[in-house]
Amino acid sequence: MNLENIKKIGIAGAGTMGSGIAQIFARKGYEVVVTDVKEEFLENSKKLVSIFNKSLIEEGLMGESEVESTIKNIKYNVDKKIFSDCDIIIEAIIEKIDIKQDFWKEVEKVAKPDAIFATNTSGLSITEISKKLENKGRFIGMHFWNPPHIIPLVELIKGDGTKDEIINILLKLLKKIDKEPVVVQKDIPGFIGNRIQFAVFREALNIVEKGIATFEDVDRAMKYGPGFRYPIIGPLETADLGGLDTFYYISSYLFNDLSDVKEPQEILKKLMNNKELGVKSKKGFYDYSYGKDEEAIKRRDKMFFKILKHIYNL
Ligand SMILES: NC(=O)c1ccc[n+]([C@@H]2O[C@H](COP(=O)([O-])OP(=O)(O)OC[C@H]3O[C@@H](n4cnc5c(N)ncnc54)[C@H](O)[C@@H]3O)[C@@H](O)[C@H]2O)c1
Repeated sequence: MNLENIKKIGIAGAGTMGSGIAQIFARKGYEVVVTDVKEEFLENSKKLVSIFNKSLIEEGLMGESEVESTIKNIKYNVDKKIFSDCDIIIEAIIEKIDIKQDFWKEVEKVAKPDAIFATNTSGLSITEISKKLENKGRFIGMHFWNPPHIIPLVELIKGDGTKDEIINILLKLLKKIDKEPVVVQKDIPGFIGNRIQFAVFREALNIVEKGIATFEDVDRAMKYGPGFRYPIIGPLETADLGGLDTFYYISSYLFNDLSDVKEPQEILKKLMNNKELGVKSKKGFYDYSYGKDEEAIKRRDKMFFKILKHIYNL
């Protein structure tokens, strides 16, 4: 298969991620079919796609005619048989290994022999998910970040059996739809983005727990310091620009002092036990009562769109 042969994309799971991924491909002119276990989830997905379109229109990043064609390009059906003529099938269903394995076993029965199979798992093993497939060479991890219609990164993760030609074609496809793909050569938990994100999260919690700084100051230090750099230069470019000798000396005394705890810290456990889960429960580190939850999401997306426009020229 080559890039020109890819015309139809199948998406399983009409939730947050599946709906966003459907919107991306449909907007770029691909035929998209979306499936889920119940009609009502498909109806909800239509609403989600409309919300994504609306936010892009408000930011001047999408035209009215594009909205029309995007909606027209997506078909919905609860029957997996709609995947029978898809060139790529992307799975964004519940994050449970046994359900994903059984899902793919069923899909293999109806899919074209050369269709590419991709899972959007957040961190389960790609090799394990593909365990019940006959043809493991066509199976790959394709990890979009939330919200998928805004965040450019897509991680492509090789399973033990993934063929290189699958990676090469998806690299081309993702660039064509204005995404930024990276290749994760080994099937490891957290891939690249979440390994780095959670190394930062662990140390951020450590700093708060030890009373070194307030949680507000940790967030401010990150946003106005390292985080200010990261949309422009990654951590390794930062080291090159700072001087690798300096980074070597700092690593020599600092690594030893950083948190290396092997399970979630007490501070996080306490919040979990109090059901203070962040925006979704209107209280986490910060307070999200009285509409502050919606404000936080709106502000985040508005700022993300600014980055898209000013840094990525989209
Ligand atoms: N939400 C995130 O931030 C995020 C980011 C990256 C990756 N992911 C991953 O993407 C996947 C989906 O996450 P989400 O947040 O969109 O979840 P979600 O709960 O919003 O949606 C999942 C959908 O899958 C459907 N589903 C469950 N079993 C199914 C089956 N057998 N066949 C068809 N549909 C089925 C559910 O009914 C639901 O509508 C998960 O693997 C998750 O780990 C999530």
